[in-house]
Amino acid sequence: MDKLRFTERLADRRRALHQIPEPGFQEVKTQQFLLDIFKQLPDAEVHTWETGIVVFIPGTEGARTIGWRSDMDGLPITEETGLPFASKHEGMMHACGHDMHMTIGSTLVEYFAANKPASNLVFFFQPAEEGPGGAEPMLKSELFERFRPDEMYALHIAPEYRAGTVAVKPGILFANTSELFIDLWGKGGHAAFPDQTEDMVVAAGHLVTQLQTVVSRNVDPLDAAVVTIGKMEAGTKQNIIAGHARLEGTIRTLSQAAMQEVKGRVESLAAGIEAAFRCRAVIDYGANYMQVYNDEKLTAEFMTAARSHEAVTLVECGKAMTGEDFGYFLEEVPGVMFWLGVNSEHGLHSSMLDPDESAMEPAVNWLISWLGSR
Ligand SMILES: CC(=O)N[C@@H](CCC[C@H](N)C(=O)O)C(=O)O
Repeated sequence: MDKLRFTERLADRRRALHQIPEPGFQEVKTQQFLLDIFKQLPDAEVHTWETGIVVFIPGTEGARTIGWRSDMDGLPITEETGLPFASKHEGMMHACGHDMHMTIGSTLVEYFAANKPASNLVFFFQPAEEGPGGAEPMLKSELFERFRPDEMYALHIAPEYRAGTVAVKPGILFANTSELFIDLWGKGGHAAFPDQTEDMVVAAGHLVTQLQTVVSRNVDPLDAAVVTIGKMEAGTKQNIIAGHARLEGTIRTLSQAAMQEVKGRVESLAAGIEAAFRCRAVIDYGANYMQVYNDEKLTAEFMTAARSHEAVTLVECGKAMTGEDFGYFLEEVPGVMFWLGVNSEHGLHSSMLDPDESAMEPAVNWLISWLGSR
């Protein structure tokens, strides 16, 4: 297969998508942007699902179907890159690389619509990866059943690797995740009469501190887990004792058993806070994602092929505590997810993330070769 050179086109498309980040299940402009590209294509069957898209390209032989997934949503982050193509949607940013994922995915669609592979290809443009999770409902859709792939692949950008690096491992790549929302309700009141109130700022402070002991004291030190509180809200004014506080966070584990254990400890600590601070604690686990587990046999084949492909540099990586609802696809269909190096000083979910766009061309060339040969 000839090596394709189209860095500028890829950058233009990525920059256009970068300017219109939208929350999960609200990717309306993003969906339209992609549909406008796909409607030009010969022989590509294009379907919409919620704010997502499914594109089916029949192969010349069509005995098997190979799937590719790109996620579509942005994050509630105010961009601070100062780039000329920075987000035009206030308070929203593609800070997790989904603009690059969609650019690579849509370019593959264009390529394969014009250069038919032997196997059928199905491309899933999936909403809401950052939450509340689009993969699980998409898997239950009639479209997934109709085009059910035999194998499935996806990538995620990785700021810590040089542009064009493909980093992968067999087995578990990403963690099980659970969102964590805790509301504390007590009796607020006048700042001057603390004895007549139950202060939810103090209760929340204690709970945040106690939550730090779950990983350090309750999880097997040879296992791994994360409990992060990323957001905390309480009170209305400096001289009013807060009657409500809310903690928002996430739990990450490498097994479902550890997830249950961590949740049990969170519940015990919250019950302790209720008793100690005479308040009510309400826990909501929000969206839960299945671990990303790479099929051993397919990963071995993928790594052998990538190692000898001139466009990319292969690295065997370790597991990470990131979450990805692509894990649900891999529970249904064997496949592989990999990291694509994009060499950014600032990491994922940073308002300064500035991935190297030159990583997209080798990725597309590698995937034309890999997907086209399955
Ligand atoms: C790749 C990545 O950054 N994924 C997200 C997935 C979020 C899952 C869910 N909303 C949660 O926070 O638990 C991540 O934060 O790892």
